[in-house]
Amino acid sequence: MKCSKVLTKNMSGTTGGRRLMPQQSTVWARRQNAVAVRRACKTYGSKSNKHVILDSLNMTVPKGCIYGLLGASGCGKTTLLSCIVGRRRLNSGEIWVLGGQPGSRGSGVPGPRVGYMPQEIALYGEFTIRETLKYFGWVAGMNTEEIKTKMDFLLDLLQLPFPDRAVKNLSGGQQRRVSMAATFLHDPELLILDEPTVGVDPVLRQKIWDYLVDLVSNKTTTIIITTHYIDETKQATTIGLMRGGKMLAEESPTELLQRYNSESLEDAFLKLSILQNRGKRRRSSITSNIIAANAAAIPELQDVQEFETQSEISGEFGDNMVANKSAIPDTGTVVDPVPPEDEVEVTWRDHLKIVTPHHMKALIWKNLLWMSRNFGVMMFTVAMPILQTTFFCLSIGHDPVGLKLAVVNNELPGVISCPNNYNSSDCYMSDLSCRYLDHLSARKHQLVSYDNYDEAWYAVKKGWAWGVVDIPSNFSDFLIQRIEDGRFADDIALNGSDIDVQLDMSNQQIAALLSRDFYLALEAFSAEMAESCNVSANLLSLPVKFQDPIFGPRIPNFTNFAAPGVMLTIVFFLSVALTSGTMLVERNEGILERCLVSGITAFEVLSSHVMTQFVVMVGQSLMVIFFAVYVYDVAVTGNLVTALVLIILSGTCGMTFGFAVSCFCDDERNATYLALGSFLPFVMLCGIIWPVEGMNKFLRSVSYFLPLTLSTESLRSVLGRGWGLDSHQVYAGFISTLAWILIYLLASVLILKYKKG
Ligand SMILES: Nc1ncnc2c1ncn2[C@@H]1O[C@H](COP(=O)(O)OP(=O)(O)OP(=O)(O)O)[C@@H](O)[C@H]1O
Repeated sequence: MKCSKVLTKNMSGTTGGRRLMPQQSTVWARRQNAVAVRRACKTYGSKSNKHVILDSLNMTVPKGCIYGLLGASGCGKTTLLSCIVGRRRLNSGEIWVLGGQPGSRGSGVPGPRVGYMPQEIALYGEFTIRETLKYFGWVAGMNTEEIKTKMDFLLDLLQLPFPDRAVKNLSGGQQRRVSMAATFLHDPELLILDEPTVGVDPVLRQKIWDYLVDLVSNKTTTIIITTHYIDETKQATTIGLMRGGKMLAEESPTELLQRYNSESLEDAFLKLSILQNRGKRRRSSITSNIIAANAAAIPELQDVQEFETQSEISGEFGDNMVANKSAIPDTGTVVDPVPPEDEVEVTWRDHLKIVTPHHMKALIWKNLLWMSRNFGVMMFTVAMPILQTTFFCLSIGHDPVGLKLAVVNNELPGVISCPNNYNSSDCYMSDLSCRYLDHLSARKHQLVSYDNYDEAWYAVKKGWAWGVVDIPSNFSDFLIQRIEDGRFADDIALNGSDIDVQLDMSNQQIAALLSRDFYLALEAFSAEMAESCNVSANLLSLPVKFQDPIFGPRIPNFTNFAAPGVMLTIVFFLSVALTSGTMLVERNEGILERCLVSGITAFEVLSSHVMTQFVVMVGQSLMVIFFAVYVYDVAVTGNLVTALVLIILSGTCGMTFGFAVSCFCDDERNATYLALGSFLPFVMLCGIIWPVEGMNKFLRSVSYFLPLTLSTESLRSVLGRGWGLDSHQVYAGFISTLAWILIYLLASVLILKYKKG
């Protein structure tokens, strides 16, 4: 289904290449109204499956009136209101609010000139009534004293309970009234109330309506109200009847009843609906039919027919309504003209002003209060970095110990260690197999004796041991012969002095560790023999000498390799979880929308979260580094402050990533999928658990463009090599992290600003 084809003018004033210039008088008329909607078209869904919600809808809300917007559930009232407050964008058509188009400097939206009460409660459940009103008052620029005075009045008017009660402990109706109080608090020029009286008892409902009537009596306030209680709109100045994406009628309640010869508003609505169902798409035609049907009975309706015909010709139903002015009782009050939009002066100071101090004060106070009220979140915040660092340091990277080796000692059957009276400093020339085995078991492996090779092999095959160690029967003799004969040693001596090792290589880490330990045991055995027999150690060692390492310990461990990346990942993803969670609570409960309508900018919301969560994240970074370095002995050769700054930057990057995720995703489930879904790719592709040098060539190039790759390398260089900011490996990590922070922040602001339905 498509929006009805009408000659529409887009924002630039062109129609299919033809430029239409709206008449000066028409534009002027629109600006004099509190709200004017012209040929509004709004669809949801994809191109192939369009769901038309607003279908060339016109609406005119004159200043100083109560406009009751009526229509069946799902007819698009909320959609229309959110387009009016600038939270959704029309597919085509125009909206003018308080003299300008929503979002432009000349309009009242977003800003304190508008008070918006959304259909959802849109309040922080953890806050008390007092705190809630204080927050919305500060957002609107009121001082605490003004808030207190107005709060006392509203508590009484709306019959709210003790103001120190938490919002979440109030009934649904009470919560709705707190939401209403927050909207009334700063006396906005335009009040937009989406079903404010749901769940409110009839006596209080009447009291609220009396207050609304009182508010508009001086003509400075305009109210748009949607309700399902048609009866209560009798007190509205104008009623707009919406159906099928169109405005069927916009009249005063008494005129509606008279004009459509009805006893109740329901009846009038029913008649209009029946006619609309017959396929009469133009409002004027519908009305003409009603009039024709009733003309005989009600002669006055002839005038209406005339009026409708005029509307048809002009196509500007709303503006004619104002010209007609029949719907608005003339109280004699002169309405101040709103300055035309293009006359609003924008100075260079306006461009520089990126945050408003009272907005920031309210937002930061609210964030801190929210965090202090959410004990679970605080515990999560404090405990998670400690737990995760502990789990990592205690479980990852340490050498496996107690690995079983099936030993077949043919030289000394059944012997896997030297006897107690064996003195390793004596120059023995026999029973050397036990000497080597002692060095092997010193590497914390468990040697198990087997009688023959077949049994030992079977044990490995069954997974009872990691490898077979097969020592030939005359091992010592042949070994001595091999050393003494040197290059003249024959094959019998050479083969007879070889210890055969057959490993289960299915586990790369264990196989590599055992291979290393066989070599280290041999090195230690040779050195000991050389020393005890007073020969040069070089004679018995390989002609490749590993001197003291330039960086790192002689025997590096995986913990030290992985720790930098893991520390960054912990802080990064905890920040992602915290920020995306907080932002989604705000978004999903409509609180963010409400704040944005009240004039708070997306940038201010994000900045306030950056400021408050930054404090938490610095604490987390300190804890991670303290536990890793001081409790679990992760090796540090470089400057800890440089390391800390890099970890904090990564946390900030995680925060901004969290913002982007929460802005991009519409619900918590998608955000969780995205955040969790990005965790493993980051860990795998950013060189955290394996060097990027071993990666697929293409992925390796991709990896350098990910937020944790260069920072991990950088932190590794700081901690493991002691390099400083003058090294390009180190500063590259800082630059890349800063760049990602900017990218995510920009993406979040843009999504928040432009992602409207
Ligand atoms: N984001 C969205 N995506 C797709 N469809 C939507 C979206 N928001 C609303 N709709 C649909 O648009 C239609 C109008 O919804 P809307 O909330 O504006 O109605 P309403 O008149 O305010 O209803 P109610 O009186 O029950 O609040 C409904 O069919 C709804 O399902």
